[in-house]
Amino acid sequence: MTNHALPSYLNADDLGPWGQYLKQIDRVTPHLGGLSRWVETLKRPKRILVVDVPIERDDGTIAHYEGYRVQHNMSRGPGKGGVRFHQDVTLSEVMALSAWMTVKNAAVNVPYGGAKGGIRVDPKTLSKGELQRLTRRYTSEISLIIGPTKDIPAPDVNTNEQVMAWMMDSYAMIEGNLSTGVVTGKPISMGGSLGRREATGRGVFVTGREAAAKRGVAIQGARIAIQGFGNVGGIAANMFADAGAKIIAVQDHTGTVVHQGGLNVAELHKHVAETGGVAGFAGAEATQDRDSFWGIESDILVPAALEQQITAKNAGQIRTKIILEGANGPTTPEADDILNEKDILIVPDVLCNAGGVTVSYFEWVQDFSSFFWSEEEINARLTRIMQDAFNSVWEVSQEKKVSLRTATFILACTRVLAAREVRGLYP
Ligand SMILES: NC(=O)C1=CN([C@@H]2O[C@H](COP(=O)(O)OP(=O)(O)OC[C@H]3O[C@@H](n4cnc5c(N)ncnc54)[C@H](O)[C@@H]3O)[C@@H](O)[C@H]2O)C=CC1
Ligand SMILES: O=C(O)CCC(=O)C(=O)O
Repeated sequence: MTNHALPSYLNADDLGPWGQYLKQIDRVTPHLGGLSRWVETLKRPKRILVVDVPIERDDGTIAHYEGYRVQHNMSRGPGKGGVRFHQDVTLSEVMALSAWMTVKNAAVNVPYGGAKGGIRVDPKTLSKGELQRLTRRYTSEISLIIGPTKDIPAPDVNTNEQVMAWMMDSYAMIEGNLSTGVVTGKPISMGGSLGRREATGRGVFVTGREAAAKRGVAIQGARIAIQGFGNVGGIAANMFADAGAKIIAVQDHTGTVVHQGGLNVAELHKHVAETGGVAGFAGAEATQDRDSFWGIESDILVPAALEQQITAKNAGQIRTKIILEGANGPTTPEADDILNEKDILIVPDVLCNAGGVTVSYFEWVQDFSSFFWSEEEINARLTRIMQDAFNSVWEVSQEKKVSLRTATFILACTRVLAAREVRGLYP
């Protein structure tokens, strides 16, 4: 008998991003055949760790931050997923992000379960020393459950190679030996992989190219609007611009800049590095307010910032042919319905942004074998995996007459639950 009760730590009236994920699971369940008897497994995380992270601030005061590591599912392998430092991080969000990792890792068939972590903090309010103390204390608190064969963190919003190096070093101090494979997204000088920094944006570009071919959209000259100009959005912008597309609009947390002839992406990167955001970029011909960004006509729209950006409120305004979800969870299920109704092709997050974790997998394999690959080899393998995953999802979507999101969930959840079934339940 299926038990639909929610875990007691959840507030049923305000499920946030976790509620968004649960609706996605409801949509895939009818397609899971006999494996649907296991579907409750996907509706509750395997393990949740909530930690207090105290640090001494530079002025001598003690500050406390709330941190999380959620291991959603480990049926197919150790947990894998990034760590986010952001002032709006919540448990519901980290649970959803960890569950999307389960689906994503299975979609591209890397041998991992899904996990994610975060700290509710605005890192821009911390000095470099404070950030290092916060990262090290957090690593120590979650060291109970992470490890190279248990759960392997990586970068996400507002974390980077430096943060990964501190995490690796803290874990090495605790364990008394250096296991570079405990985190991925590390500096190249310390067990990192060539191509990891660019991998998520490259995956967005590769799946975007496949989707464009299906829809008859030429990349050369295509008008592209991007929300988020960080690791994912910024690199995707470079790759589309290099392929001849025009980046006509970019929005980040500071503002929105527009140029119908195409923004100069290299100059925009320079401006962001100097000022912290796109606002005030001299190369823009216009600016837009936050909400009207969604109404800008484009051929391809790339949400690459945060979740729940495209909602029932703004989905009706969107005028594009293809949406590439660089961000995790940018589209609510209600917005999904509106966009599908408008025949906009959505390449879902759990497929579109899987390039990052794919090269994280390469990094982990390289760390274990202490044998490092060339960048050409990495990019070629990444491209092949992303193209194959896109084409498998496309076939399922055609065969079952479902969206690419539901098709990706069908492929991935079938893999996860088949592993669960064959492993069995008893210790
Ligand atoms: N870094 C990675 O390898 C991966 C990241 N992702 C997802 O991609 C998204 C972006 O991550 P990263 O690029 O790594 O983060 P990042 O920290 O490098 O950049 C985030 C970008 O989003 C913008 N942003 C933040 N709040 C915003 C708002 N309210 N409105 C508009 N823009 C806003 C920031 O200004 C910045 O440009 C997240 O959803 C993340 O989970 C997914 C897969 C892998
Ligand atoms: O590289 C990784 O391990 C995970 C990246 C991540 O957090 C994501 O895909 O959302």
